[in-house]
Amino acid sequence: MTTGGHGFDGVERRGLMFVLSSPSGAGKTTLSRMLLEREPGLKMSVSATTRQMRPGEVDGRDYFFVGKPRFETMVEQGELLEWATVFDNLYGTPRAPVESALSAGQDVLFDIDWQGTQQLHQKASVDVVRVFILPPSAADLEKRLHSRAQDSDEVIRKRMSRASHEMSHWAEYDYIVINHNVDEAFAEVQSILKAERLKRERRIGLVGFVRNLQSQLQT
Ligand SMILES: Nc1nc2c(ncn2[C@@H]2O[C@H](COP(=O)(O)OP(=O)(O)O)[C@@H](O)[C@H]2O)c(=O)[nH]1
Ligand SMILES: Nc1ncnc2c1ncn2[C@@H]1O[C@H](COP(=O)(O)OP(=O)(O)O)[C@@H](O)[C@H]1O
Repeated sequence: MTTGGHGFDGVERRGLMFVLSSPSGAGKTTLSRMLLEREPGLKMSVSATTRQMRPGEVDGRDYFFVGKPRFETMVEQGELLEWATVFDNLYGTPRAPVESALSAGQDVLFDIDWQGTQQLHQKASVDVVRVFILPPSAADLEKRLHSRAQDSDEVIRKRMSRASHEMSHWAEYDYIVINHNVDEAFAEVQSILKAERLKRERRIGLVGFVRNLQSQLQT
């Protein structure tokens, strides 16, 4: 699915699809924002959703907030790379921005659930890096959902009761990060991204780079 871009060291490599999943409230959004601020060359995939906008959210930045008929048209027209139903709402990844970012040599960050992660992995397994974020405890998870103060008590109860189901998919991920302390969790997520960017299989320019080095050594 991806074509090459140039890595920070000038060696061409394939773009990667960096997925963060977690039960609601474990810290995906916080960690995603930190990554985007500090990691050049990483672009957020903005999903479409039929859920209500929360206070502070911006249409087109946090999500594309659409009605159900528009979402269904996107599905029918093949405009979504993956989509799923989560908490009674529809969520999906618009295909075009992801494809154009990858072909411009950028990496793409996804905040999607386990269903979407499975679909992406089926389509582009070698380019997908899957990271699952766990909360340190159920009490912390509940505290964080309340501290965010953006959902009603009923919505929070629903999210807590879904957490165990979502967590049951942890073993489908390549990396597991426990978000005790946000700075430490961020450092771990950033290390994963940095290491994955260096993977030999993605660095399609290495053959030419090494050949060139060898020819310099032989003269
Ligand atoms: N499959 C899929 N899941 C998504 C997408 N966008 C968001 N989600 C997931 O939907 C769930 C609910 O997201 P949201 O309503 O923003 O609440 P949050 O859990 O507090 O971030 C989270 O698990 C997200 O990762 C998408 O495009 N596709
Ligand atoms: N390590 C942490 N310690 C304490 N609070 C945190 C930590 N990580 C995130 N939070 C807070 O928890 C709440 C939920 O985090 P958020 O990133 O919105 O989760 P998610 O996107 O997974 O639903 C937010 O108010 C956030 O500031």
